[in-house]
Amino acid sequence: MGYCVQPIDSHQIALLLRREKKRKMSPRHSWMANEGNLKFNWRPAAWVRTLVGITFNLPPPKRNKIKMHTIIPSSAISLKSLIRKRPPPGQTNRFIPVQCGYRFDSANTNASTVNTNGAPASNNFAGHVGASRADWQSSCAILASKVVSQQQDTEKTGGAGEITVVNGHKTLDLVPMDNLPKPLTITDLSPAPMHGSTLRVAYQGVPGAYSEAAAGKAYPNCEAIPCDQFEVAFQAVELWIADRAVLPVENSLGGSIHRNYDLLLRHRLHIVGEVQLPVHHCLLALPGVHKEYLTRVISHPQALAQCELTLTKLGLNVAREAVDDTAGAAEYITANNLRDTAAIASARAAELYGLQILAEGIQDDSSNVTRFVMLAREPIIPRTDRPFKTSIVFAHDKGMSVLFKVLSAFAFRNISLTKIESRPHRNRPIRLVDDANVGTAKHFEYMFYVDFEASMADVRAQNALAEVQEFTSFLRVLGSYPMDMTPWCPSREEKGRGKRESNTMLLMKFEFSPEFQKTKSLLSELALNPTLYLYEIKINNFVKEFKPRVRLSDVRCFEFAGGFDLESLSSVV
Ligand SMILES: O=C(O)C(=O)C[C@]1(C(=O)O)C=C[C@@H](O)C=C1
Repeated sequence: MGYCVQPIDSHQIALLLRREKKRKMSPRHSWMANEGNLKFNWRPAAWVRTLVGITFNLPPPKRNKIKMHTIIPSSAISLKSLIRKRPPPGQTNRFIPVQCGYRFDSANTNASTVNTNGAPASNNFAGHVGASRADWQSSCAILASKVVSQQQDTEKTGGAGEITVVNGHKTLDLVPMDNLPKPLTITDLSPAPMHGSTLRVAYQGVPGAYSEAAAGKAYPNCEAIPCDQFEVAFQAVELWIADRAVLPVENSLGGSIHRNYDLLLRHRLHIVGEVQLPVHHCLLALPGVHKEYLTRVISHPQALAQCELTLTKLGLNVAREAVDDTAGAAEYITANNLRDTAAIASARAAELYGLQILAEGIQDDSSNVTRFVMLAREPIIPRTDRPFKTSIVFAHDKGMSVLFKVLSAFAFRNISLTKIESRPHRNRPIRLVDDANVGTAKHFEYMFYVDFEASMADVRAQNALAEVQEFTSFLRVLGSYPMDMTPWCPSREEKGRGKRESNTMLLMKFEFSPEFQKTKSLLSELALNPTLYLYEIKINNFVKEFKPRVRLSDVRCFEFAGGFDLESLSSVV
C-alpha cells in the first residue's frame, strides 16, 4: 500500500489544538484511553516529582472501557488536517509530497506515492515498516466501533454474561483477559503506547533528514512523522499526535543546537533517551551537473558549518545559503530543477529526490556525530544497573561563586559532567548592580544546562541535586535516561583501514548458518536501539554459541547497519 507522509506545520497544530479544546478533551484522558493503560500509570517517587518540577496530577485509574471510545482522539483527527495545503499555482511547495518509504508496495505508484523524481522511494532503516496514519486511524475507528457495539450489546442484554455486580456493588466492568493490556514491568523503561499501532515519532525536517534516521535508530519500528519546525515536533507530542519526538541538541563539530535547549525549557516534555548518529554528508546535485557549474551550496546551517573547510578544499568558493534542513535542500533543488545549486545532505536524500552524489564524506571531521534526545510526555523510571545520564537546567541565585559551588556538588561526589551549556535568561536577561563609586555593572543572566553521568536513582545524584537546590533559584530535571552506549560505528573510510579482512572472514565462516542470519538481524536491531533490553537474552545465547568458535579480535565490527562490537556486547550481558 502506498502512503504519503506529509510534514505537520504549526498552523495545523493550532487547528488541532482548537478542535481539541472545543471537544473539551483532556490530553491525559486521551492517552489513557488510547493506550488502554489505565491501571498501570506509575506515580514517580516524591523526590522525582519535586525535582522534575511538574505536578503529576494523575486522575484516578478508570476501568470503564465504555469511556475509552468516547475519548479516542485519533479517530477524530482527520488525515486531511495533517496534510499540508498545496501552494498557489506558480509557487513552489516547500514540502512536496514524497513517498516516505515506511510503507511501500511497488504495485502502487500513484501521484502521492512517488517521489519528485517519479521514482519510488525506499526505506532507509531496517525493520521500520510501520502502520501508516491511515492504518492507525482505521484501527482507532475499529476499536471505537467495537466498543460501541459491545456497549449496545450490554444495553440490549442488560449486561447479561458480564459480571457487573460484585458484593452488591456495581463496580466492575470486566473485559476478556486477551483484551487487557500487559502490566508494565521494570524493563519497560519508556513504555510504548498500547493502542495497537506503531509508535509515532516526530522529527524536524522532511524524509531523508538526519533527524529521520535518528528517529529510526531510536525507535526502529516507528512511524516517523516529519514536522517543519522543532517547536511543531514538541507540540505534536504534547497534543498526542505523536508519541515521541527525536530532536538534535548538539553536534561534535557544529556545537549546540540552541533552539532545542530553549524549547526544552519552554515545554514540559521529558528526555527519555539519547541517540548519537554518525553524520556523513554528501554533496548532491541534479544528474549531469558538474562541480564547475555550481554557484551556490544550500543546506541546514549546521551541515554547512560541518563541511566548511572541505567545501573550500573542493574549490567551491561559492555562495552558501541556509535552509531548514538538509533533505529539504535536496528536495528544493529537484522541485525547482536548479542546475547551478548543490545541497549538502545524506545519501538517502539523494536517493529520495533523484540527485547524484558529487562528493561523499565531505564533513570536516570523519567522526562527525550529532546527539539527539528522545522526548516523551512521561519520564522514565531511572535505573542504576546500566549507565544513565541526567540532564538538568537551573538558574543561579545571587551570591558569590554560585556556578563554582553548583559544579562542586557534582565533583565532590565523583560525578562526571558531560556537557554544560548556558542560554540567556529570557525573563531576566540583565541584572544591574550599582556601585556608587564605579558605576553600574550589567550582568548577563543565564539558564545553565548540565548533563551529568549518573541516574536519578543513584543516591549520589539525589544528594548532589539537593545541594544544588540551595544555590539556585530554579532547578528542573529534564530527564534521567540510559546513555547511548552503541559501539562506535566507524565511517566507511575508517572501516576500510585494517578491519575489513577479518570481518569478511567472519562473515564467510558463518553466513550460511540460518541461525547466524537470524541472530544477526536481531543484533542489528539492538545496535540501532540502545533501549531494547529484550534482546539481551538472545544476545547472551548468541555470544555463548559463537564465542568459543571465533576470536573476539576477529569480530570487531559487522558489516551491517548500525554496526556493533561483540566484545562490548558480551560485557553488557
Ligand atoms: O537537516 C537535517 O537533516 C537534520 O536532521 C538537522 C541537523 C541539525 O539540526 O543539526 C541534524 C544533524 C546534522 O548535524 C545536520 C542537521
